[in-house]
Amino acid sequence: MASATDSTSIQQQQQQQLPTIVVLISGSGSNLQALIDATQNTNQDSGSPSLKANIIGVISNRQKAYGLERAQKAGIPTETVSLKRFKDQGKSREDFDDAVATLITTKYQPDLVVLAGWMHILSPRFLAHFPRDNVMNLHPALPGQFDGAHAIDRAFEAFQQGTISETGIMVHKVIADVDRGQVILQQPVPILPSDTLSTLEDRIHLAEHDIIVRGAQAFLDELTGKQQQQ
Ligand SMILES: Nc1nc2c(c(=O)[nH]1)N[C@@H](CN(C=O)c1ccc(C(=O)N[C@@H](CCC(=O)O)C(=O)O)cc1)CN2
Ligand SMILES: NCC(=O)N[C@@H]1O[C@H](COP(=O)([O-])[O-])[C@@H](O)[C@H]1O
Repeated sequence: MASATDSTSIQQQQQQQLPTIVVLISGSGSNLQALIDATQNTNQDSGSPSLKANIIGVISNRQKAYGLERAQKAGIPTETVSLKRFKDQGKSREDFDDAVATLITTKYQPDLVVLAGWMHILSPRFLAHFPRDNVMNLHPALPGQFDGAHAIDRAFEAFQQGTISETGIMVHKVIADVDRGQVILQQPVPILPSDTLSTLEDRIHLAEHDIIVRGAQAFLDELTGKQQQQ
């Protein structure tokens, strides 16, 4: 019968064989939490999607991002790289992007980079570090609808003006053209006449916590060639 030590080493070996993810955040990290929970969700019957991967690092551009606490509680190494500090040193946004990308590719070398509320537009100098195009972003709008920041506010305003009847969310590959990369998964999210901005935000965030996990798994399967094996 396998001893506790044997089962631990088997578990460690299994963890070491899993694809790896680095997550970039700027704020609360509720989507990071969804990813963390999904990597620990071994019970297929729980209804929530599981993620067969290891989150090996979390990088924030803001020291006070609560997502850093979430990562630390999960035992995941964290880093903070402040754009303000770069600018205070007379450096450019591209220098900042270069530093973030170099940190990811030298210290972590992940299979996948996930932007989960990363609130900076990444320059081509960042993307040049990722020739495998293995960077994914979560965006709280449908393709081509409300690219960029504050998408939920803009969708709610458009609904109130009668120009849209619903909104949605997507995960997509990251290219220089903001929120215009190939869509990995997308999902409509209804807007109700009784909605306030807050109730719409809650509905969107709930849907995001599912799509970010399914999108990361789908993208990893594509990147690791798993789909071809099935
Ligand atoms: N090159 C790319 N960079 C980023 C992408 C992308 O698809 N291509 N996705 C965004 C995420 N994002 C929307 O999904 C987004 C985030 C932030 C902004 C933005 O205008 N940021 C401002 C600063 C805003 C702030 O600090 O509050 C800025 O960068 O000046 C646009 C889109 C991530 N990056
Ligand atoms: N344009 C990018 C953008 O708006 N991203 C949005 O930031 C939030 C992060 O929440 P979280 O910190 O709780 O995961 C999410 O709603 C995500 O869609």
